[in-house]
Amino acid sequence: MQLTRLKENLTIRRIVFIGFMGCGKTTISEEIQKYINEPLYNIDKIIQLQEQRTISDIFFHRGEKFFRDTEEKIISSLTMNSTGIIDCGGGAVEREVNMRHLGTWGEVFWLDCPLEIIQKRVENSDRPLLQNKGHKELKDFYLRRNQLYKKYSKHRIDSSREIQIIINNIMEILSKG
Ligand SMILES: Nc1ncnc2c1ncn2[C@@H]1O[C@H](COP(=O)(O)OP(=O)(O)OP(=O)(O)O)[C@@H](O)[C@H]1O
Ligand SMILES: O=C(O)C1=C[C@@H](O)[C@@H](O)[C@H](O)C1
Ligand SMILES: [Mg+2]
Repeated sequence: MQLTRLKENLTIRRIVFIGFMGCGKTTISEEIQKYINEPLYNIDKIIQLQEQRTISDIFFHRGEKFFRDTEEKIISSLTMNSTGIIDCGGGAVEREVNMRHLGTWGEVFWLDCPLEIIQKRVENSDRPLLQNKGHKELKDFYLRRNQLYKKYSKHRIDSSREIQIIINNIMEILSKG
């Protein structure tokens, strides 16, 4: 597929990525941005910049509710912008209001990846919600989240594949509209 040619013919220019931690949202958002040349908003990065703390620190010092309130405010204000790519935190789906804003604003893509692959990808990370969870608890959490990602997305993309294959798949959808 000729990706450079697709660039000029895109019909979708408001893109939202959701999915479980480590499914590849940031990696894929950054790659897609190279092709479509729209602003990229990484909600986790915006929160960390705004609070001048890492996500782990925010969870530890201010608690999850504070994090979710901040996340909600940022999503609400970003979805007033005209076009762009929004790389959500894995938990954006926890609040229905977020998904109402995001779903009305843009095209929501769920990057779906098996837990076993995700675990390998995020082995050495400090994502707070992945700490201290036993295997069953993590699996239940993953399955519960997947129901939400499914409910709120328009497109399910298998993100266990090679990055370039995923990009081709998404670009094809973006060009068809
Ligand atoms: N398709 C892929 N194939 C192989 N490795 C990948 C792929 N996509 C992402 N990765 C790797 O997996 C790790 C997690 O990816 P990434 O940070 O993009 O996930 P994320 O969904 O943004 O996670 P979070 O929700 O925690 O922000 C990174 O080390 C990244 O390089
Ligand atoms: O899945 C989640 O709830 C989270 C995912 C990360 O992207 C961060 O937004 C934070 O660690 C919470
Ligand atoms: Mg990310």
